[in-house]
Amino acid sequence: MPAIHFGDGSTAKNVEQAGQQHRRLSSPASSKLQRMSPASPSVTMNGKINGVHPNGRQPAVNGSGKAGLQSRKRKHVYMDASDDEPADTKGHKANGVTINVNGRDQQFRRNSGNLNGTSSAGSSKSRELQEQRKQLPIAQGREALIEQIANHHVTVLLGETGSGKTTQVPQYLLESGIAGSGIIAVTQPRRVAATSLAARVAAEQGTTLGGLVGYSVRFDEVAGPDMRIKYMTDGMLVRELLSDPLLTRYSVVVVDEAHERTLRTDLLITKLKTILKKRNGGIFPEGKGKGKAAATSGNPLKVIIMSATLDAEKFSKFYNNCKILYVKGRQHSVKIYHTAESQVDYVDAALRTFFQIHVDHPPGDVLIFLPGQEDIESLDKSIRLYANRLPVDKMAVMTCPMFAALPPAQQAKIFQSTPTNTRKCILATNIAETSITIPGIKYVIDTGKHKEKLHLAHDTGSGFDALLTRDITKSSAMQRAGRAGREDKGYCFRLYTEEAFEAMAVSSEPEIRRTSLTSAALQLKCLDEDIEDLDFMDRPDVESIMSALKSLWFLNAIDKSRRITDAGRSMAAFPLEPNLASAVLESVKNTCTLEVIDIVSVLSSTSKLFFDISDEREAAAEVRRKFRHRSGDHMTIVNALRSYQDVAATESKAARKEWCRKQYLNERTLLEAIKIRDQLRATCEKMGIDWRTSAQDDEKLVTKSLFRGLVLHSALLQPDGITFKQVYGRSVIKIHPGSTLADQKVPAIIYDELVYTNHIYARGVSAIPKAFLAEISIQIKNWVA
Ligand SMILES: Nc1ncnc2c1ncn2[C@@H]1O[C@H](COP(=O)(O)OP(=O)(O)OP(=O)(O)O)[C@@H](O)[C@H]1O
Repeated sequence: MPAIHFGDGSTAKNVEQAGQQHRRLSSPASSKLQRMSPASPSVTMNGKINGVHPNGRQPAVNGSGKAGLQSRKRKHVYMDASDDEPADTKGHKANGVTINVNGRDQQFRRNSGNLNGTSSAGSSKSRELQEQRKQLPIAQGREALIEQIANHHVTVLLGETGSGKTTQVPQYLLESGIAGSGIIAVTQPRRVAATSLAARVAAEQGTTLGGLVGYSVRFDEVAGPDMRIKYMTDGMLVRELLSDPLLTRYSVVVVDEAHERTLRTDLLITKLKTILKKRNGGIFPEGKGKGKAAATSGNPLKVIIMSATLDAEKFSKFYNNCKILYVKGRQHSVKIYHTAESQVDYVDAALRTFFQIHVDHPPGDVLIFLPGQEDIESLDKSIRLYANRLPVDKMAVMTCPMFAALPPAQQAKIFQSTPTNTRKCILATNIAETSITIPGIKYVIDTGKHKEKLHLAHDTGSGFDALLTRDITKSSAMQRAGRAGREDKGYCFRLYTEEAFEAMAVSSEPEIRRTSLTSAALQLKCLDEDIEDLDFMDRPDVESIMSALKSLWFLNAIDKSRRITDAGRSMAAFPLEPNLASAVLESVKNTCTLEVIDIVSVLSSTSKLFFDISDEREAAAEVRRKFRHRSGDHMTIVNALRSYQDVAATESKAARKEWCRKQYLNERTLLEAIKIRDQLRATCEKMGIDWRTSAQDDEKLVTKSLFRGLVLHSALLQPDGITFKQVYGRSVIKIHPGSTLADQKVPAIIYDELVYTNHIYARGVSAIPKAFLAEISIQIKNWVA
């Protein structure tokens, strides 16, 4: 197993274990793991190893008076705020961290006051947490930060990873009284960040989770009447707009990790601008309001936009040139290494780098970033295989996969403490990239890849979202490195060259410009807003907007004048994509809600129900024959789910697991689907819908209901008897070989999704009578673009 070389191949003197005897290890493949050459890191300043700011810019810190981010390319320095200072802050020593406020340097005093606020700092654990809070770089600027936020409606806060933004700012707001009696919402793009941060901040406040501090994510909420700080996904806050369009419960909204520019973040920052104008009595933007005071002006709102890797000026401009605060410094340094050569096989490179760390480096857990579940599972297998063959005197290895499809309880395992004499290795997608602190992580291995959702609109006519493996951005690379060095010094090994890093895009294109807008357009319609008229930071394409409106029209969610219909409002009430919500509503008419909710729950889960391993496709098909339904994959899902429930009713957990394995069924999906189903049934009950109606043996009722939602995903058999032509769209498609209808000749189909391999395949397919299609042809004619 050849070693991976980092940097210029110089000796290990650059790393902590200089001089340490490096060992060789026999691998199962009888190749050798050689000493890693953690060579000269990419950029060195005063012995501190640093990256380049993802914007290629750096906050002004030297009192030059230059406003905000400087446009010329300079090194951005991770500084250990407690000791060395980077070159460009020399001679500018502050009694604490220097924070630049729109180019005007401001010296922040080290806070001498009480950081405890409302917490009960009695126990030693609590005292320890308070001590940790005081050591964070941001603590040194607490008073000035509070002053700035108190005096402005909107603040953009840029601070390095680990400086303390996400955990501390909400507490400062609470402790200083800025938040008044309202709730402080802190949005996160990902649920794992929202839940883990809430737990940490509750501990820092000395309260139990759900008391003063709570969280809200899709299908899960821990909140009580005393809650004042609420960590939540951006999607949940967007959803709250439907019932409370001015977000009156909240006195402060903190939009964290705004650089990710998820669709929901963009919707939120756009809506917040309108809300500010209404709630702040027309005094937003400062001094320019016409005094159109809103009835709610007694309940003003503050907005804080935060990130470590943000184009702060762009956000400031969007909010009428609001203030930008820069928090400088991080508590612990991170040394960054790039490979000397580019790596063709990033999974293999990650494997070798992991063992180089394991063999040569001091204790400390490892976090490996990979693009997706498949790579994670394959690397997990290899690491465990090799780890089992380590000499007995070596530390054991414990692997911990981490991706969105894992149930929350399994994701939470990454936060559990590592057993003694063991090195934990977390294999994660970018869900672990921002915001979170995973205790024990000392080393990060970054493959430089991620999966990105793209809306492929033109190739297929109707368009669909595809997940593609792509290079990450500089911003992501910085965030990944920032997961190390949170409790102590850290190291980041990038499996790409420094040139490759330099060539990366600064940040990814906002999601609003690359994904389907149907769901967003519907939510906006519910708020009486038109997606085409909104003042977005980056406007979506006209074609994407038209495609979204067209979809809503076909779902009967909007009328000819593009106004929302009653059906559209009902669709928005479900935590589902509009097409699936539409199928549920149709099932009410067709009296088969029980089955349709089962199907929709499985389709809304984060991973697939049926394993599709190409080598074992035939064996899987054979075993699954018993679930097979003549109408296709959707009713097959119902059969599989019901069989699982029969087994679950009588068998032990282990037996259930084994049963799923033998049927090639993903138990994770089943468990998640059952949770989603409970939520959907509860939503039905709230809306007065009887979800117990069943199709019995009349599966046509089910396909008819699904057709209503999948109307744009319908296709007609071609004369060749094999291919299908999209009814709405231009593509010619085939049924996926994994489908129960793969070898069937049916006149027309509906499908869940399209996948590209050597052909365009429809996956999740059911047969429909041709007669269903007559209905849409009239609708197509009536669509006025
Ligand atoms: N769960 C935790 N366990 C241990 N330490 C923690 C935990 N959460 C936060 N910390 C400590 O608090 C520091 C600041 O965390 P915080 O999330 O507030 O930083 P941040 O500036 O928001 O970083 P990022 O930009 O990466 O989100 C961490 O570097 C770590 O030292």
